[in-house]
Amino acid sequence: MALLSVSDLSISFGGLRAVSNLNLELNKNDLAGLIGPNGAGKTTAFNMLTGVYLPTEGDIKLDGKSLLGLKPYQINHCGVARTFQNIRLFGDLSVIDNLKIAYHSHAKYGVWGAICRLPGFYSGEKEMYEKSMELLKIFKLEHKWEELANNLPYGEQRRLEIARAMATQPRLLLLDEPAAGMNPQETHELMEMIHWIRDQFDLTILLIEHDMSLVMGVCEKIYVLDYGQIIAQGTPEEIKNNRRVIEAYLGEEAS
Ligand SMILES: Nc1ncnc2c1ncn2[C@@H]1O[C@H](COP(=O)(O)OP(=O)(O)OP(=O)(O)O)[C@@H](O)[C@H]1O
Repeated sequence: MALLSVSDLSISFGGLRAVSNLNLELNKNDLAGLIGPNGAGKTTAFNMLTGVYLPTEGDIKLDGKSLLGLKPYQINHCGVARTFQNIRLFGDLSVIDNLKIAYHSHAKYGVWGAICRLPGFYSGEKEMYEKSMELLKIFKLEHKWEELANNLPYGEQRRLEIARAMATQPRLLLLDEPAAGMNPQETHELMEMIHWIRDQFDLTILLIEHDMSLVMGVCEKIYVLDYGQIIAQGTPEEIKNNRRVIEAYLGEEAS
């Protein structure tokens, strides 16, 4: 069974059909891309997958269970985490606190455990600290653990956002333009990290990206959206050579 199964998903804003009959299937451990021109409906699709928007039609199933009508935090608890096109960190908190907040949302001790400082609170906090530091190491941010998130350079803020999404222990990770604003060196390092976390954490990843070197370098399967509709899907090689994709998005120089 597919991990994520999206069938005939559509949404309209007034007269605009932003996403129309989107069908998409991801198996466990897939590393897939969602690409297309500006305004094609990519972020809107992510917003439906994460419960920010309620689709007008269609269904979204994770492991066979419909996510329709669930709130974003409930979808996160089902194992779906995301990052945003415009970075949304807690800028006035330290790097490590940004991660601990994400771990807290899954903490085993409750409010009373924290207030009364029950034994589970201390072991839980220690575990969160250790897991946060492990993630920071993976994303090459461990030396910045005390720094305010706002003070990090842009590329590091993007990596921290992915680390924070990982702290909610997802099965499906949605990355919205993870390389935006990064230089080629940072983009290359990010590509390696994405591959590594997919393998290491047994993840399924769907990413939106305009940087074709990243998409073609890291994704094994690509979906192309144009005016809200899937116009092609396939391997990077198939997508690069697809006439419709070249005309709508990639341009002649990509072929
Ligand atoms: N809340 C909303 N209300 C009205 N229109 C919206 C809303 N959200 C998105 N849209 C419209 O839906 C269309 C798809 O937008 P979306 O942001 O999903 O595109 P995108 O493919 O992610 O573009 P980009 O690559 O520029 O991020 C656009 O025409 C956008 O203006």
